[in-house]
Amino acid sequence: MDAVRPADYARAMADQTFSNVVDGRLVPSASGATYDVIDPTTGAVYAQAPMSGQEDVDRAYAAADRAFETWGRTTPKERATALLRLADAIDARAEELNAVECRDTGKPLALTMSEEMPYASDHFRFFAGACRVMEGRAAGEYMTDMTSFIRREPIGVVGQVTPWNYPLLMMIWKVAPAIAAGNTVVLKPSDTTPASSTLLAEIAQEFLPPGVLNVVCGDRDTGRALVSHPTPQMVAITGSVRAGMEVAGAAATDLKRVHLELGGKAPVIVFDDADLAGAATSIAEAGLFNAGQDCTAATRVLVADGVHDEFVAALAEAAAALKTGMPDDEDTYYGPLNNADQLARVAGMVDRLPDHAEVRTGGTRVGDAGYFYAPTVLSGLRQDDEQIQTEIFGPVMTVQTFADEAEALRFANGVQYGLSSSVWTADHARAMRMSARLDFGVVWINTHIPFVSEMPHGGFKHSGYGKDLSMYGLEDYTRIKHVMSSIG
Ligand SMILES: NCCCC=O
Repeated sequence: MDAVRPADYARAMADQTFSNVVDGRLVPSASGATYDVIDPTTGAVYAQAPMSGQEDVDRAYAAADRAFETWGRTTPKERATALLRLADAIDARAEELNAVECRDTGKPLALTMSEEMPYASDHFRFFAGACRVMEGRAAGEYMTDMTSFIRREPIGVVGQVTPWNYPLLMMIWKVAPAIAAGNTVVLKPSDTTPASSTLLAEIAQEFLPPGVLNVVCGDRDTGRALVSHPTPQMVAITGSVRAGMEVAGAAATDLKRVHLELGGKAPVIVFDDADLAGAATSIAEAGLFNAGQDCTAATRVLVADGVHDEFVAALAEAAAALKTGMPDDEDTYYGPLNNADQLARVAGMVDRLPDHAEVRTGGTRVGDAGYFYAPTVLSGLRQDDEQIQTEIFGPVMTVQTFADEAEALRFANGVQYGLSSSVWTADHARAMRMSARLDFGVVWINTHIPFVSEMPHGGFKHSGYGKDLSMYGLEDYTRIKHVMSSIG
């Protein structure tokens, strides 16, 4: 089969240097310091990014603060117009954005183009429309001779930190509602994946006034400077539970609003009346998409004990059929893990498998260059095992058994996370019973992993609080003010 190698991907293969985007300009870090960006398909350095320090963060927040003076007073129509034009530019440059994203992450070009890129412009279009129809409760006379009404206002300057698993989409999940609501933003992308974030910010400058969207690259210290800075009224992060707790702790010292989308450990509950063959295929795809580096990945399968053996065999077969490989190979379903530490983490989880558990397929690194790991299915694990309790964030699915609905719920809910879940059954009433009792912010029925702009994404428990996407996500970036007027 011929390899797919669009011209944009070839161009993105060249060594390059990324820039911060501050106050409408592409700039290096104030100190001139840079760091190496690694190609996860080879482990070799392929680019340089600015290593931003306190001065860069100060400058970015100063720009955002200035910009808020005018952006915060624009009409929804004006903001919508800018975001719709940005969405059109994203569509026009989708091949380029896709190539840059795949170069930076090792994602497969074809699948990323079909499964991720369409959402990039759609999210902006959704929030462009949504900001024009935000709601408050009714205005009225709640006291004689007084009229009360609600103003929904932007919060101000917002600091945002985004992860490496979906660098472009997670940036858009954060910046689109924030900017649509009239806020201004300083965002730090993950240090391992700055490419698409800096490119999107660069593209956006044509449509947004200077300072509305600023991006500063850097490491954890840059992130700490960003979230502990006195200027932002709100900080939002998609990342690990550890990072979320650190951000919440830093924000608590001056009572910033916090928005956290953190880890997950999605239970995937398969009852004996489900379409087992279809479920095995769909669950393998939802568990291995993006190398399982997805906080909603179908990673923790719970299957009715009567159909366990049949289902595990089908799942292992379906998983083994999904190939890991290079971005431009048409057979590739998922690429490498993001970095060497993540490869070590995933491999460690499998290497430490307890004696009562079993590797049904995979369990090995693939090749000796880059960070590729085989599609892996583990069975025989118990509820308190590390592999069940801790997010793996790799191409690894575990399978446990359950006796009845009550035990399925106890296992499903018996983790620190509460982001997403799914139920696979032909029994509608059972699916409804399970949906009501699953302690997760998303419940899918006979599917797993799709998302849409109109519906909220966000978790409970240690998966964080606040919603991305949807009108709820937009409202999270607003504040409510009561105005009361004497009319007597
Ligand atoms: N499926 C989208 C998940 C976002 C965070 O990982």
